[in-house]
Amino acid sequence: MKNILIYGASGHAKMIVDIILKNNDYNIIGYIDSYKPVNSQVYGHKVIGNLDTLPVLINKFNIEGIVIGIGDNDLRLSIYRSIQKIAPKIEFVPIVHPSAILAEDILVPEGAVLMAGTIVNANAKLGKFCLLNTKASLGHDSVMADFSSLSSGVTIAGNVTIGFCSSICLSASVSQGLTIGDYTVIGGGSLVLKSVGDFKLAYGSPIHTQKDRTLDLLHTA
Ligand SMILES: CC(=O)SCCNC(=O)CCNC(=O)[C@H](O)C(C)(C)COP(=O)(O)OP(=O)(O)OC[C@H]1O[C@@H](n2cnc3c(N)ncnc32)[C@H](O)[C@@H]1OP(=O)(O)O
Repeated sequence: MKNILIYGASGHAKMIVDIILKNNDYNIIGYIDSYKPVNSQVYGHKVIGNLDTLPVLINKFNIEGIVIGIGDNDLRLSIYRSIQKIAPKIEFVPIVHPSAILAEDILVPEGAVLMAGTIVNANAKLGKFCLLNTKASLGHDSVMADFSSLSSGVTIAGNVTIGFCSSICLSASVSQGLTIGDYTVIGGGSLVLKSVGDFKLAYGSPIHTQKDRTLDLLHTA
């Protein structure tokens, strides 16, 4: 079994630990985190370092893989870029809850995380490091670009495209054939009946408010 680290030690990381324990496919050596001090105990595992100590930890514990346990898309992207610079050979392992339902042709790319009860229908495409949170569903022929996310309870119909680093928040629904642009956030509970462009924050049922978004705005996934 490969030795792995989890970047981040928050609630999202706990869900990832739970999936790994259920699948029994990786040996979790510990967390690395920028906020929690070394030796903090989180959900049965310890924080053992941070990005600065990553090279030492990789050698010491024969680390082969890492999971970025961060729900926020922009932050997950930024952490990915940092890790790649520090450890270009490390594998970003995908994580799939055993209750996820995937059509036969679905490929789960590096860094993707599929939480409990997610559904990915026929001919859908998952981007690298995309996140499908609890009970989110992605319709047939739909595409999630790299680093995009569906929060818990989101429903995406068929033939929808979700752009790079975009986030569809809690329980929103997106109707068939639409495009959600890059770096866009669709607010929780929204019903999306028209396509939404790049760098937007849009919400309402149906969508009635659209604002421009800048990259320094943080959002949750
Ligand atoms: C396992 C997990 O925990 S997964 C994490 C799940 N969490 C999420 O998905 C995040 C859910 N939150 C949202 O979706 C929010 O709508 C966000 C983050 C996209 C937008 O939030 P903000 O930009 O911070 O909006 P803010 O809170 O400043 O609200 C501004 C106004 O817009 C309204 N508003 C904000 N979001 C929405 C929405 N989704 N629907 C309707 N109205 C909204 C607010 O009520 C507020 O109105 P007011 O000025 O009359 O009081």
